[in-house]
Amino acid sequence: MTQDELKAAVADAAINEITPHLEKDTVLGIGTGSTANLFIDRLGPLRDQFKGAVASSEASAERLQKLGIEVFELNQVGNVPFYIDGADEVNAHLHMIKGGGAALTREKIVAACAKHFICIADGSKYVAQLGHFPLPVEVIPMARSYVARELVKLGAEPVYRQGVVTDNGNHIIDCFNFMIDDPVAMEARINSIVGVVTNGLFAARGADVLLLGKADGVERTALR
Ligand SMILES: O=C(CO)[C@H](O)[C@H](O)COP(=O)(O)O
Repeated sequence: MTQDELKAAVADAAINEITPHLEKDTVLGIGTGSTANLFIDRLGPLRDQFKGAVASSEASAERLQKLGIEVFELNQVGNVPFYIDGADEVNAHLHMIKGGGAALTREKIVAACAKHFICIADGSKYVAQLGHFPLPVEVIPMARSYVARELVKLGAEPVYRQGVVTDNGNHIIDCFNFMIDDPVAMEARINSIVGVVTNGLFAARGADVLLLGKADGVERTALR
């Protein structure tokens, strides 16, 4: 199976996971990226079975609206029962690196408001140790050089993601060659640097369910 076919399989599996729980007042939290897009596309035909969605990016909001799904501001909604999103890396504890699509801050906010975080990923995203994928850090633009120097002190090789401005008007630094031994501690440590908005480690609040696309089918892991 191709990577795209594996992504489609986990998008299907996520639809099967949430469909029994959809009610007229359900608002879903929706992530960002190519796997999340496949999930959004499958939600379109179900739009009459739930109320709408909160999106973690302008791109996802636009895609949802094009399918006739109402998009709400998170502040209007409060909590969401499910947040469904992809990942750049995920480990056995369902800690993740996210933010390859630069949407990490809004993703983390919507995830924080979700009762269940369902991670959908093709098998290539599963790793024993996080850090093969460069860890994204969203920074206030004027703090970019300072934050980069602090990241060097932590052992990272920071690279400014040229030309990328997040939906929040900020910049992204990617940390290369930065293997992470303790994702919970490192998430908090990087977030303590002045000028950091957040970083792409989703460890303090990892996923609750992982749907991992493999050649022999979708493997489901549930921690909670
Ligand atoms: O965190 C993300 C965007 O900020 C995505 O979830 C992550 O990059 C995975 O993307 P894809 O599904 O395209 O592989």
